[in-house]
Amino acid sequence: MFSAARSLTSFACRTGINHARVAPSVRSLAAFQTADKHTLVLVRHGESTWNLENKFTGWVDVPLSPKGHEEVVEAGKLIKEAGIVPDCAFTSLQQRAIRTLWHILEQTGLMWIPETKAWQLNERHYGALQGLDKQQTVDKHGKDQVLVWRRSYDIPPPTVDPSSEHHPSNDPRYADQEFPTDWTESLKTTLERVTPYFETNIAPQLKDGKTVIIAAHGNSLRALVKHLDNIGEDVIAELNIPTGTPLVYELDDDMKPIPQEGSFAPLNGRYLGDQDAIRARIEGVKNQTK
Ligand SMILES: O=C(O)[C@@H](CO)OP(=O)(O)O
Repeated sequence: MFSAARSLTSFACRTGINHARVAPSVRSLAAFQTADKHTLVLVRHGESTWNLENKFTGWVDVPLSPKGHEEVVEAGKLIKEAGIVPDCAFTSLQQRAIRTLWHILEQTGLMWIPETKAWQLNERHYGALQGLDKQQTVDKHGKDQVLVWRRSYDIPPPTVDPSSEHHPSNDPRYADQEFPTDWTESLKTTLERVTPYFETNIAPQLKDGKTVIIAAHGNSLRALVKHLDNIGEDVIAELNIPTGTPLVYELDDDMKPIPQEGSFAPLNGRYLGDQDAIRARIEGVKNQTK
């Protein structure tokens, strides 16, 4: 199997200033009242060029579309308006998530905070489907089969050929990892790399009083919220995460979400922004394979 050695550790995060522990004179009363809460902001990247073209993306490193850039600039403004000040940031090795994080940090005036990039936060690898048109794949294999590949919990898409440019062993950014020749990922196997990464590298920062932002992907975040909100396998199949929309969690000391007003069941986090527009974005993700 593969090793987890590639992740840059969260050492950098530990060197960041802890906003939760700054002098009382600069802290608001509200901050004191919520001192036992740990704030975690999740953001799926903005619309990518392949979201726009409706292609299976996975680990293909496509950029944000013009609309995607706009979405995440707006996400940064929303985070700033909400008064949320991340102390450290995590993202994947994929430019659509990295660029999303950078836009948000720029908008919030926090480009200086420590950021950690880890392949474990990458999108779910889509196996042999990467690069294919989603609607053409429905036309060829049927809607039900494609839905199984997209949203079933533990049935992965067909494996990618080891000689393909889409196999991670042919991508220099994964040079110090080992991946099986028959590589593909289901949501289950994605969760099996996202969750240990969260527990080992991110949860300690939260427990240390840091506010953390994670800019990642539709399925790596579905895996993470399944874990945080303890969502069942059948329910997670129905859950879609919109692009470029901050999802704010307040966690207790055991990293269990504290229910918030305005959260979208089955999530206990709340999305920032126009709630109707967010619903429309969620429907848009769902309807990529009608
Ligand atoms: O193509 C992908 O990698 C993902 C996210 O865009 O798509 P889906 O919504 O089908 O999981």
